[in-house]
Amino acid sequence: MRVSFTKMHGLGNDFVILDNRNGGLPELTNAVAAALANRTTGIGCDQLILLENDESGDSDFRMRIFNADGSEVEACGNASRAVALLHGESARVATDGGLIALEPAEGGARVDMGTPRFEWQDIPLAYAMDTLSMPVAWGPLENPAAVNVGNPHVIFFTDDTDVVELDVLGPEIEHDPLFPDRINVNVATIEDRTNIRLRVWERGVGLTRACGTGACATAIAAMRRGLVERNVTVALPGGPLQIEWTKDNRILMTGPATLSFVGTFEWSDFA
Ligand SMILES: N[C@H](CCC[C@H](N)C(=O)O)C(=O)O
Repeated sequence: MRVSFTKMHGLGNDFVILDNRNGGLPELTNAVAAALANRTTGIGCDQLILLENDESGDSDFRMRIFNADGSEVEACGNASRAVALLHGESARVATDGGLIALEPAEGGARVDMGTPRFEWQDIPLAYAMDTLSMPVAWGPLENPAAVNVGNPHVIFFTDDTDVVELDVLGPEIEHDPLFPDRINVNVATIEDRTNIRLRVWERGVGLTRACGTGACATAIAAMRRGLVERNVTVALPGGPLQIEWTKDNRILMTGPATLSFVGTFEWSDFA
């Protein structure tokens, strides 16, 4: 079966998007997702995004998210903006991490990513801990915070994120038994009260040019520690995102999304 896809990115975090809202596609297994995401033998992307009808009627459609390793996860901020641009109008979208609201904007989108969660069981962690100041360390990275913004994040604050060996420490922390569902690893530098610099080792992918949920989780953790205002710019290697934690406890993320190209592939080549 010949299948169409749309290649998009948000600040260099890239996606292959399959639109199955009219049905007809074969089942997308974890293995097929990983094969399509493979940059050597597949189409190549950080995440594979599958759009489906939401039979429950609670949303306009469902967005499913598969990391490059094939794992299906709950949220993807950059892909949410890409889907908003692709869809072309406001929409309520169901994800495994909860309901999000997309609003296309000039050259990108604003997404209401929902409400953050802070209880150790909601991250989740393997045992009870203060998630605002965790008494743990991996090499030079210590005393992180943890936030769930649909998906799980651990956030370290350091004087210079650019010198941290995240390619070495990232996988060690991602797979630590403290994190039963694994974890996205964020290393941030507070520049001033409205600017954060961030690099991310993504669960199921590795180092990416940008991580939207990482920017959300990091901004919220910095706000909880009183380090920044409730509306900040988060500068990732691929570019900036604007993150606001509203007074009614919603996380608003605003930033660019880019359509790269549209293509087709033969499903049986990957299944
Ligand atoms: N790696 C993440 C999913 C994608 C998040 C990122 N690409 C974003 O823009 O939020 C996880 O396993 O939870």
